[in-house]
Amino acid sequence: MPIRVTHSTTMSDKTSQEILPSDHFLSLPRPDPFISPGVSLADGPDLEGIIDTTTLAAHDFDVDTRTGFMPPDPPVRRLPEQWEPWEAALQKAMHDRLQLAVKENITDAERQVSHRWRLEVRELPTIPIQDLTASEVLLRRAHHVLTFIMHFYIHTLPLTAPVVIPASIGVPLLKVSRHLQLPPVATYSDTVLYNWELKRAPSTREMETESEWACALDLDNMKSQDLFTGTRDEEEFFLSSARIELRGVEALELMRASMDEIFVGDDIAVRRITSYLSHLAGVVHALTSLLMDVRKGCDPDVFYHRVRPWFCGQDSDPAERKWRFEGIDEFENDVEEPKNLSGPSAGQSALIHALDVFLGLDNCKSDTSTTPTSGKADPRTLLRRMQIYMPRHHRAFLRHLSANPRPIRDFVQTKTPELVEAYNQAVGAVKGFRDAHIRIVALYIIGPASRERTGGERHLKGTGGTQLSQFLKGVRDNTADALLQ
Ligand code: HEM
Repeated sequence: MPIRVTHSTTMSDKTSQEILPSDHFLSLPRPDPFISPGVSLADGPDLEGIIDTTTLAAHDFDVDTRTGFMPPDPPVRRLPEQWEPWEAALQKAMHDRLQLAVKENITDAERQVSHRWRLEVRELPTIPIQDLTASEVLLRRAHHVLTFIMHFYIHTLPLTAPVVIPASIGVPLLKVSRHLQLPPVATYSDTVLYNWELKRAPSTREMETESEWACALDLDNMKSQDLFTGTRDEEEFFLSSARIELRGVEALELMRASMDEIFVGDDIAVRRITSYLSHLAGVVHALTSLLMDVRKGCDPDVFYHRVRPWFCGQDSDPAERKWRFEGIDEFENDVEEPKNLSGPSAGQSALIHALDVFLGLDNCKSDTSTTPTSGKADPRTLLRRMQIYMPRHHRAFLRHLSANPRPIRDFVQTKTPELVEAYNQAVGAVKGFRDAHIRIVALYIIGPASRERTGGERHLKGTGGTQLSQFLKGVRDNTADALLQ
């Protein structure tokens, strides 16, 4: 059956101006990255020579006081009519339950269904994106839809086939990504931050209050918009991160309040910061519990065999293939071959990076002079690379936090033993989170991988292409080293 173009009556009927108020910073004029070619993401989030008014005006860095790095309103559910063929292709992939090429015992019938879907994707028109570029939220939806289609496309291809992303989706994806300053691959923002909707709509009374949707956005009132497998396991995997993001809002508030008090710096401020840091430790413990709760709805074997392979990026491609974007040579301004093509990972969560930066845990510095001489990759550099995959306002937030002229770690060391103790509680809590995370990774990846392994040892890679255990333990050990004597 061909991909049917149907008209959705939800968000697609709205213009970008109707989705966000015209004075919202995301509705402000944005730079056209195609006017300033040759700027790579690795250089930093800002495009040289162009003023990104959305970033300048975003004094809140797109960090909401109620929902943190999650948007306070549900993300756009469907693109307007013009881009409906992309939405229809994604719906069809999900509806037809396309199967992974690496699935054990995949049948010929399943291969045929994917083959036909891929043919249809190749035949899609290359739809211009110009009319999307006035709206950040539509661009986000476009990135989500196109990267989901791309991952469906690549991971249903036979392992012997080269990975050539058809121009019909690859060309618009490269353009959309360039506008958002994101790599053209699925990110944590595509799978978690901008991939949810409310299970229960807000009541009339809730809608009357200032916070509108945000008040209906509690930890259990979310479901994912789009899934690769349609399983509860995949949804719970995404939602466990979303819940951590929402619960983490209190941590962001405590960080902000502490930084305000450092500015004052008197005895009352020291007492307040002591209390905020103890409180922060409690919030991080709560995040750890939410992390461990992933076990309630996500089965490790289902995750490892059925869900995770959809996330693989070029650096964890099962057949180690290079991903080629058809049509890349035809861009008017030179567009570099994308280099950053790692799959989505909660390592791209700005919340956890913010904790590191605030506490001065040294995990996000990319000082090459401190790279170990053992030849192993420095975990700090790897963690820092993950920031390339974050929405650019969140990257700017982390940069702003790092540039704080009064770092808390320096402040604490000049004050009372109680303050040092509270700081150590907070650092200890983050180390506890990482210990728990290592246990989760052992349960969800290392265990299932060792059960399937028939041949000799091989180094396990993260979806982000990292050498798994070495990387995670390195980050955890850096955290432990930050405890003050
Ligand atoms: C079943 C659940 C999870 C699994 C299997 C898992 C797996 C992984 C893997 C494999 C990595 C290595 C980096 C890479 O992707 O290459 C990683 C890193 C990371 N993950 Fe997770 N993760 C899970 C849940 C979470 C959640 C819910 C969070 C928090 C929102 C989180 C936060 C992080 C962070 C911050 C890193 C970077 C390393 C660090 O800072 O310690 N993970 N994760």
